[in-house]
Amino acid sequence: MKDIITIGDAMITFDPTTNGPLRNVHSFERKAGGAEFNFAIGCARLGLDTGWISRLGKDEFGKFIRNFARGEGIDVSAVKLVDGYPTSLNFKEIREDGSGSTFYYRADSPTKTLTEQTLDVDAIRQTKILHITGVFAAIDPEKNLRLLKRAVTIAKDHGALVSFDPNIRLKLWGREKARQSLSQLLPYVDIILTGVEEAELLFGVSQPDQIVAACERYGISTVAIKQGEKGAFGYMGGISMTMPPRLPKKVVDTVGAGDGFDAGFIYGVLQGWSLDRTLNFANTIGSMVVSVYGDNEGLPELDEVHIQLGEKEYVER
Ligand SMILES: O=C(O)C(=O)C[C@H](O)[C@H](O)COP(=O)(O)O
Repeated sequence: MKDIITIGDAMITFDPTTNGPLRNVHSFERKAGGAEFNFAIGCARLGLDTGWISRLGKDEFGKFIRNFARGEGIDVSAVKLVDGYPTSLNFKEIREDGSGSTFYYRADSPTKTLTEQTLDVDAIRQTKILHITGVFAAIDPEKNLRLLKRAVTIAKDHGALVSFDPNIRLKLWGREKARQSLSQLLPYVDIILTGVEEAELLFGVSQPDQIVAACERYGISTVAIKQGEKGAFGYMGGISMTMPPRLPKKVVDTVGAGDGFDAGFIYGVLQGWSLDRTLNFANTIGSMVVSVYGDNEGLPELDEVHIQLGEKEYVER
């Protein structure tokens, strides 16, 4: 039995070596990224037994990403390399304040070959939590919505919880399409990990208590609202609270903080922690991610989070 399984595309991410508009950037570092992939790395580094279902191109970039995931300890037995679809790409632009913009080259993602029929269902039958996000839904809305519905149905039939990050990427689809599609997944969701704007798009409300009420109408019992530098709001077991942020030492690249938060929150849920401990742990991971360049390089191992929280001593030499 795995702790967590996630389904999604991964991309070669080209990180600029200088900040500012991409038209003036001349060199890039080749890395790997993708919302569900980053999340899986975050979970694996915390020590969770993590699986990832995906398709990558049968090319050098696909092999690199699969090896990377395997090296992180992620179970890649449901990651297949396919002919005819080059591995997806993503170029990042980073502004002076650490915020960024993303330019996708993934219209023909290898995950187009992952269908309801070819879905690796055995993996989903043996997990405590299935984690899905709106990025994968957006890549191929009709097909992937059907696939995700099948995945969540199997997960629930086998007693797993479903966690969901709407991760709405407006460069991939429009607001109305996103709302219509993702709303169909909400009745299957147990844990939602969302930003305020995403919740507003899905539910038409923006105050935490209104969002919780909207979620409860769908049967979603655990809610985390990521509020960036304002911290996070959480609702679990009938208790709600806002957890102030853990301030990062410095902010160099904000991309990936949400994926890191998700991994930390799910870790807390799996440990049976209280809401305040879970939120504080997840916030801490978010703050560690933004202090390091790259989408997943800053994702910490478990000991590093405990050191950051002052729960463990750091021995320099
Ligand atoms: O897969 C995609 O389309 C992505 O956008 C990959 C992004 O690197 C992460 O999903 C970062 O998302 P945050 O953690 O919210 O900053």
